[in-house]
Amino acid sequence: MQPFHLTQAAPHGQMHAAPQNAVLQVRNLTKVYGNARTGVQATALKGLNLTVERGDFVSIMGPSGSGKSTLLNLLAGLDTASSGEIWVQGQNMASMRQNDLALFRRRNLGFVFQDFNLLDTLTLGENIALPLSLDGKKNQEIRPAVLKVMSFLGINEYLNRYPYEVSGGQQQRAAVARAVVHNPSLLLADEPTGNLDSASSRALLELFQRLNQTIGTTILMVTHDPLSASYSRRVVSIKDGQVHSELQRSADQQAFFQQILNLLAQLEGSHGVA
Ligand SMILES: Nc1ncnc2c1ncn2[C@@H]1O[C@H](COP(=O)(O)OP(=O)(O)OP(=O)(O)O)[C@@H](O)[C@H]1O
Repeated sequence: MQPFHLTQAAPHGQMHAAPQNAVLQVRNLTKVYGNARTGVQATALKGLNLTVERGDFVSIMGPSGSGKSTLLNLLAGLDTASSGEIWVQGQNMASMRQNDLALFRRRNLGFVFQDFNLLDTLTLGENIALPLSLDGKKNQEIRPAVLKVMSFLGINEYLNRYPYEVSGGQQQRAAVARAVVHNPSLLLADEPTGNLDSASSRALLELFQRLNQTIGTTILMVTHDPLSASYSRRVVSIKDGQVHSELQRSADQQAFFQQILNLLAQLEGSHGVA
């Protein structure tokens, strides 16, 4: 299976020294939230370092309040870091101009959220076409790309349905289709199974695995759920705003699941995993 993209997004601007295979490098990332009225500060990330290689499928886990959402928000550009660096495809995000950054993110990142975030006034096909339309692609290029990704994800029969006319699992598949239709360098997923029943969750995670193994999509997923994490190749646990430990999947999924449970039990020692 070939990637869905029409043309591979070329990195903009200058290339810098980052490992050849690193899609994402997070260096010494710190985020301090401040409340101007009360003067209270909360340090959510404390010099976090993380590298994600091309073709990896990484789960980020950790206790409630450990900084997972903060990390994802910074990667997605929804918030800015207090200090530290985020490099995507060898580009330092902090050194890019606002307009270039928005374009770079749109081309290089794909997002899947817990609550799907589809536009209700657009059909599934139109939702999935959005990243390509925004990028100025022509209709005759967009349609085959949309159909290809929808068929890969098993939702092509819902092309002309609106989000409220399909199930939650089908909506989430459409959200995944929209996130990968432009063949992003990195797919970011925030609790993607959080609103799905267990059968739809399994189906979605199997899709993630298939995207990762067949097309080589690099995935970074935040999850509380050890079973979801057992579908990935690597688990990185975060505690108190820093990387606590890592597990690499070497054996079968069941054994990995058990390793993840053990890791969470260890983490729970002081905080309790949400
Ligand atoms: N806007 C904010 N203002 C102040 N403090 C915040 C803000 N957002 C998060 N925090 C604090 O930063 C820390 C990390 O929060 P974050 O939401 O990143 O954790 P999390 O690991 O995603 O938690 P959960 O699993 O419960 O979603 C917490 O102590 C939290 O209270």
